[in-house]
Formats: sequence, structure tokens, C-alpha cells
Amino acid sequence: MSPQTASSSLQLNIPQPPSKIITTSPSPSSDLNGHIHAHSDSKPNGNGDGRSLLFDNTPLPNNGNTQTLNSPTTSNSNNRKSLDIHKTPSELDPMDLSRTPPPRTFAPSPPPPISRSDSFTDITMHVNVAPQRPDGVNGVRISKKYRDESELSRLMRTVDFAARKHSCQRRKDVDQTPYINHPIAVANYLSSTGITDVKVLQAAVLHDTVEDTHTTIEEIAQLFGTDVARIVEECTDDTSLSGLERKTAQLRSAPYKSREAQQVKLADKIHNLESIRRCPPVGWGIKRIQAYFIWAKQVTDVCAPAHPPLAEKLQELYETAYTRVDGVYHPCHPGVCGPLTEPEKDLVDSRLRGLKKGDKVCPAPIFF
Ligand SMILES: Nc1nc2c(ncn2[C@@H]2O[C@H](COP(=O)(O)OP(=O)(O)O)[C@@H](OP(=O)(O)OP(=O)(O)O)[C@H]2O)c(=O)[nH]1
Repeated sequence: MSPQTASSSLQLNIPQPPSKIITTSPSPSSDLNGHIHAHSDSKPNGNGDGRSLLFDNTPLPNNGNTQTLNSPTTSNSNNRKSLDIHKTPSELDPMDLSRTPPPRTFAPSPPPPISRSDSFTDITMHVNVAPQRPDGVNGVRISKKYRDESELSRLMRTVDFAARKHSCQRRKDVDQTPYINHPIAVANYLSSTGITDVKVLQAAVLHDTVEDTHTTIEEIAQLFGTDVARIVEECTDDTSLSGLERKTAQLRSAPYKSREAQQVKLADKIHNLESIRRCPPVGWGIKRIQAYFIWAKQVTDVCAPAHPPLAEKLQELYETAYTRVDGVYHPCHPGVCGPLTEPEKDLVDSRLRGLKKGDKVCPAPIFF
């Protein structure tokens, strides 16, 4: 949790259809009962040695019951990941996320399955979700005064809203970069790689507001519409879970998120990974960096078909990202990275030059 804000949480019931087939539409991202959790926390500026975040990257043998999720862009075909969708959660080793399946069938009387045809993940899933309530996000209408607004104006209002919400928060890097730089960068990754759907860009800008600030999904629905609110909800982790549980939950729910939420996820991860490569969070050792890369690749491999241009950039990052810790060069993703060349060593050095714990940080923000 952030040093700036106290932590509290409230639980909201977001109404959903009683039972539905997940194709590319809203997912059980927060939990599978249709609950989402709105939090008034800010990001932990936590440090750690990564001991609790070490994930096995060993590919599973395909036993015929396994759905293989392939990155479309990888030049490294032996890095494909398999998710066994037939084990129950209790059969899983929580430390072994490469073996973590997505949730199984939850609907008591499932309707006929419909295949996901817009991507080659081709997984069919029934999820039992909470019944619709009239007071949830489905019943929320965007405020009248915003209904005739231009898209550009709405996008700028979104950026302004997120900037206010994140104004007290800082990233975990040594410079304590203003937190808002992250959601803006996430939206920029999307718009610069061909995403023109303003709702996706708005959701990218807002994607951490519910998880990390005093913002509710209803507030977002009222100000920016239910489509944006749903994407944000899909990108919101349940912060009542432990860090490891959240990582597991992201892996499990990733295949069932809407295309739009998967696009935001890809951009979110690429910015976090680039940030780690350029300037790792203070206190992160190599084990924690590698654990984050290994886990992030598992998530982004699943989301890759939603936006191939970003998936390609991610693959390149996994194959080339090195970092240096205590004078030793390490691949950020040990399973995928190629050998480090001399020019790349210089690149790593120039990125990390002068970076050390306890360095003077940016001036403190001015509050009005
Ligand atoms: N790389 C990087 N991450 C930072 C920095 N400052 C804050 N973060 C946030 O920290 C999270 C990654 O750190 P973790 O240790 O894995 O997560 P945790 O603090 O939430 O447990 C990301 O949260 P998230 O957006 O919810 O993403 P994710 O964990 O869902 O990927 C990221 O946005 C920074 O300087 N560099």
C-alpha cells in the first residue's frame, strides 16, 4: 500500500447476467461471483527479494487434456505455454503458475458452448455470475451533461480525472516518477500501435484508478459510460488477495477477458516490463525481476491475439531484456533471452548508469 494514503476497501456487487458463456465479453476478473472490490489504496512502494514470486517456467507435457495457448508472434516456438484447464484449484501448486489452469465450468446447467472464434486461444467457458441488480453498473447512465461530448473532449476529461486520482502517488523507481506517467504510457502504447477505440484508451488511462485510488466502478460508469467501466473492472485486481493470489488470479482469468481488456493488459505489462528493464523498482533483486518477467509472459502470451503489434514488441522485450545487478548481467526472462552481446552490455550499462538505492529523488510534488 502507498505511503501516502490509508487503506480501506468496500465490496460492490456488479450485476451481471445470471449465467453466461464467456467469449470476448466481460470476465470474472475480480472474482467469479460477480463481485468487484473498489479500493482506496495506493500502490505499495514495497520492496522484496522475490522469494514469494518465483514461478516455474517449465512447459507442461501435453497430455491431450491441455489447451495450448500460443503467442502468435514468437520467433521462439519452444516457448509455448500450456495451461491445464481440467485440474481443480486444489490440485494446483500455487507456486507453479505455468501449471495454473483457467477456472473450470461453473454454471450448474451450462448452455451449449460457443467457441471463441476471434482468436486462436479457442477456449469455451461457462461462468456462473451474480444475478443482475438494478443498482449496479448496468443501471448507471453516463451523466447527461457528458452525453454530447466529443470523443477528444471525453478522452482529455479522462486523463484529467486519472491525474487527479493518482496525484499523490509515485512509482517505485528510484526517481519516484509520478504514478500518472504509467497509465498515460499504457494508453500511448495502445494508440501508437493502432488502437483507435477511444473507450479502450480511456480504460487504459483509468485502469489503476479503482485498484489503487478512491474510485468506484459506478463513478467511472457515470462519468465515462458502462463500456469503459467494464473494461476497467476487468483490469482491476482484488487487492484483498495476497500478491501471489493476485498473480494466480490474473493468469486464470486472462483467457476470459474481453478483447479490449486484454489489449489494456498487454500495454500495462509492456510498460511495467520496460520500466523494470530501464529502472527497476527500488529493492528488487534479480530473482524478483525474473519472477515478474516469467509471470508477465504467461499472462501476455494468453492476451497476445488481442493485439499482435504489442505482442510482437513484448516478445522482442522478453528475448532481449537484460539487467545488471552487482556488476553481473542477467537475462530478465531466463527462459527466452538470447545471449548478451558487447553492444547490448553497453546499452544495459548506459540505462543503469548512476542508478543506486538512496539516490536523490525528484522534488516532492506541490499540493494545492
Ligand atoms: N515495473 C514497475 N512497476 C511499478 C512501479 N511502481 C509501481 N509499480 C506497480 O507495481 C506492480 C508490480 O509489482 P508487484 O510487486 O508485482 O505487484 P504488487 O506491488 O502490486 O504486489 C505493478 O502493478 P499493476 O499495474 O497492478 O501490474 P501487475 O502487477 O498487475 O502487472 C506496477 O504498476 C515501477 O516503478 N516499476
